[in-house]
Amino acid sequence: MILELDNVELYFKEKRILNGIYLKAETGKVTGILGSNGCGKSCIINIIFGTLTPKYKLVRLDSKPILKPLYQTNLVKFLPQLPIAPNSSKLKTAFTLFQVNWDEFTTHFKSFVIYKNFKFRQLSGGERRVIETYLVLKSPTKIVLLDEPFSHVAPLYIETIKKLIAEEKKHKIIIITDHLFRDIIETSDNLYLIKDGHSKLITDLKILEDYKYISENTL
Ligand SMILES: Nc1ncnc2c1ncn2[C@@H]1O[C@H](COP(=O)(O)OP(=O)(O)OP(=O)(O)O)[C@@H](O)[C@H]1O
Repeated sequence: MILELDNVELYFKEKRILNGIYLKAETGKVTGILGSNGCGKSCIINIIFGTLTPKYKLVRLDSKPILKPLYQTNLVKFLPQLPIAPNSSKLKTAFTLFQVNWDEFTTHFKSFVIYKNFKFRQLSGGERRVIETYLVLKSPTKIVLLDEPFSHVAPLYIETIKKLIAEEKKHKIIIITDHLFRDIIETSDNLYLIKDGHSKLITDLKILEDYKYISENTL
């Protein structure tokens, strides 16, 4: 499956945030989005999901325009920046809702085994992020949107999540953004930089320096 986002024009009042966005993501590949604070990465993901309506946009699946919001289909799962599970809900309930297996989860994250009967409010911010990322990533769906999955997450858990992403991408479209750019570069098959409202396909990592996303010799 191929997902394309094209012809995006997004304004908030008079302020133009995005114009001239083209992004292509496909099954079997991870598509990474990089860019500075406020450049519009979360807006792009919300536009794809359908929870943000810009002035113009075109979403295509396998070349066919999709007119209804993707969240109204059963094709997509989205990890936003904010927590997705209510504080009072039980982890067990969330695993059931997302059709994800708890025992398999604890084989990847062994220290979480004690949390089986916990509620989300009993977890740390990072633990919660790990679980919510896992739920979205592993849920049976064709498209996964991950907005800053690594935020508040410890390095070893990030490594595990990256391995899981590499596994899941075999049968999913995965679109990911995060400020941990080295992890995004390593994880992604295709990379876009968002700058001045435009998307730029990164064919050479040097472009990230040329466009002043990172300073020279950072990589
Ligand atoms: N509801 C809103 N009303 C007005 N402006 C908004 C709204 N949502 C986002 N913006 C503006 O749109 C721009 C892009 O926001 P967005 O959240 O997509 O940035 P981002 O690239 O994800 O940033 P960060 O990396 O800091 O999370 C920002 O300048 C932000 O202030």
